[in-house]
Amino acid sequence: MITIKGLSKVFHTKDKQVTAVDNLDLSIKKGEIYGVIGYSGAGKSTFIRLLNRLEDPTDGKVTINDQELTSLRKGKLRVARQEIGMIFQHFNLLWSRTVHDNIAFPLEIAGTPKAERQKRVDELIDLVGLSGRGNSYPSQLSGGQKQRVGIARALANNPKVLLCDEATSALDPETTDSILDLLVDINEKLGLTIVLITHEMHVIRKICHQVAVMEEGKIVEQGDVLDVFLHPKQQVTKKFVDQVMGDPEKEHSLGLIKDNYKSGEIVRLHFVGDSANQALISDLSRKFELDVNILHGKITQTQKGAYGTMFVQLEGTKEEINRAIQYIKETSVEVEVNPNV
Ligand SMILES: Nc1ncnc2c1ncn2[C@@H]1O[C@H](COP(=O)(O)OP(=O)(O)OP(=O)(O)O)[C@@H](O)[C@H]1O
Repeated sequence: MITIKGLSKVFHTKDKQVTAVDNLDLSIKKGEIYGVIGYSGAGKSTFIRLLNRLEDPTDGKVTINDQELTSLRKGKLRVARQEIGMIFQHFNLLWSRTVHDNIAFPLEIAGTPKAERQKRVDELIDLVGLSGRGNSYPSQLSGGQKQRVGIARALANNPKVLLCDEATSALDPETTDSILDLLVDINEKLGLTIVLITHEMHVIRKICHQVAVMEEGKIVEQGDVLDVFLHPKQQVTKKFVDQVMGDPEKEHSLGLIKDNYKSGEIVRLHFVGDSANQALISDLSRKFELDVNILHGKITQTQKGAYGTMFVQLEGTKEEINRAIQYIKETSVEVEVNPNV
């Protein structure tokens, strides 16, 4: 769906040059929600602006739906851009136009006849949950509602791809979640491919299928969100994963576990996105002559299922504990006996 090859952008300023995007190769499948995460200055904004040529690359190719965007001239580029919607951190709405007229704007530019425009705008207002607010002005809306207008406007011409530039960074956590839910909803309803950039791992965890981690213009790690959560390789990725999970090994209280729970066996369980195993703890206490005590842990939900770590104490005879550990090993939950905490 989207193929990016050798994509680079070098900015020349008076006294230096900055390589904001450095030789990126990436491929994004149709219908995927693809997140790019990185700290400030990593090159995320430049990257996403290169995808619809708001920025022209210094080198490399971007192909969307078999069309090489990077080779198109003005007229054809304008048509191709109708296939790519974009939403922004600060919404970029027209303040003198109503909600209705903001959403109608790209349809006017595309030359859509008035009656059709009217119908499409009404559909979009419903889709984004703004029924009854068509005549309001942006200044009369909350941040979340403004972003809903931004989303409706971006969808007006039925794009195949939606680019989201830090779309929830200006919103409070609750509103962020409602906008993320809306993005998942339109991804599923319309089969829309979504590419988003963010500095918040929460956004990646909640809605993305794939993630790429960007640092100094390069993608330093990428893959399935669960895999990256489970086995982060780069230091920068570990820091992002810690944003949502905390780092149990570093948490002070865990040093006390071994001191406080001396009997039985302490095991660390790592849940990796298979909902079938969510009942593991009750399974263990039902199937084996054991007491299973939960000591510490955090399980969170991603688009691909539950993910997280839990420390439990198994109390019973040695044989029974060993049988239980063998049982866990046959599930997809990873188990570590007597972990170093
Ligand atoms: N128009 C420009 N002219 C010169 N340098 C630029 C320009 N745009 C971006 N840069 C530089 O390119 C690098 C990457 O910037 P970019 O905005 O893409 O990063 P980012 O990851 O989106 O960070 P932020 O979230 O802070 O915007 C930075 O060093 C930035 O100063």
